[in-house]
Amino acid sequence: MGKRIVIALGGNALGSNLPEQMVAVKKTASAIVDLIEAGNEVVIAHGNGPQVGMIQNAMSELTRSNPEKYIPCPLSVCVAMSQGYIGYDLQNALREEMLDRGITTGCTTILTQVEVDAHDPAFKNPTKPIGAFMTKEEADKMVAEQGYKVVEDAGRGYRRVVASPKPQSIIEIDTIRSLVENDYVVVACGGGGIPVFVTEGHHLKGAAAVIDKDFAAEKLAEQLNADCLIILTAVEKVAVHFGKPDQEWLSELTPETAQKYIEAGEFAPGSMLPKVQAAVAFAQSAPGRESLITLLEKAKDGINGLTGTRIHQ
Ligand SMILES: Nc1ncnc2c1ncn2[C@@H]1O[C@H](COP(=O)(O)OP(=O)(O)O)[C@@H](O)[C@H]1O
Ligand SMILES: NC(=O)OP(=O)(O)O
Repeated sequence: MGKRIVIALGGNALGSNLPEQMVAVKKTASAIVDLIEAGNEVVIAHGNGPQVGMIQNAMSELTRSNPEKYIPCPLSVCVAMSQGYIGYDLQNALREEMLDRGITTGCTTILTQVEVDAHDPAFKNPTKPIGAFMTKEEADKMVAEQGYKVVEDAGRGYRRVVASPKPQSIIEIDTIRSLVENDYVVVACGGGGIPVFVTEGHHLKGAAAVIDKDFAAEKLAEQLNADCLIILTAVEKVAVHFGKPDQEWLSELTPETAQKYIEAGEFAPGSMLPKVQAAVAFAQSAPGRESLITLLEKAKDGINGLTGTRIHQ
């Protein structure tokens, strides 16, 4: 029997610029449609780090070059734009791949807002890297000219960091659920969702943040009562002693063992740590639920128990 699966797509599923994305989504669609063809219900969340940084950069360049004509674009609006154009490419790639295989199921992207807490400590400690990698000189210039916070990212260069509060609730969850229950393939919570504060009355106010898509996908999987959360990234399995001579790939993890490894610092913050944390949270959220972390190309093998790291009670 098919499962209800929420997928969190990592950076390699989308590439880091527009032409790369056009190519990457074809491979991504093929891996996802394998799961749909096997009879599973699939909901797709995705990242947006490179894309939201690019949009924000372009928007602030406009304002800087012509302050009389353009006003600054809030980060929440940049997240909305990234959801729109990534969703556009993804839903079209999925539609084409499904039709090529004779699957006529509709596919749509839901512009999704996600509630965040104004008191989340993340607002005082930005940690989420966005945009392209920079040299030290480019980073220094960004800090001097725009006052952004920039960090060195694991020897790969410098990146701007922004606040990344935890997702509290998904505003459009009923609409998403209704589409899923009616067998549509849905792209939702793109870029972790557009972060919003729920204010008095019915007003939602955009927040200057980028939510981690692994945490948003976990929330989505819980709220949709999914059977499985699949986090697709650039490694086939999670490792302990990652990158060291005694590295060991893990096929199975219980939440308790994962917690021990988390406390021992086995998973890098900002990359594997949120994935393992999200996977553990979902596996613990109700009996019978399990998470899987694997390579995009191995999604089908992973769901069939042949590879990846399975996290379950
Ligand atoms: N313990 C670990 N096991 C496996 N991969 C790890 C570990 N720690 C860090 N990583 C790195 O984390 C990366 C995944 O994080 P990231 O690139 O941020 O994901 P994505 O963009 O796909 O969401 C892997 O490709 C790997 O290089
Ligand atoms: N929003 C988000 O988590 O994006 P990345 O996966 O690109 O970091």
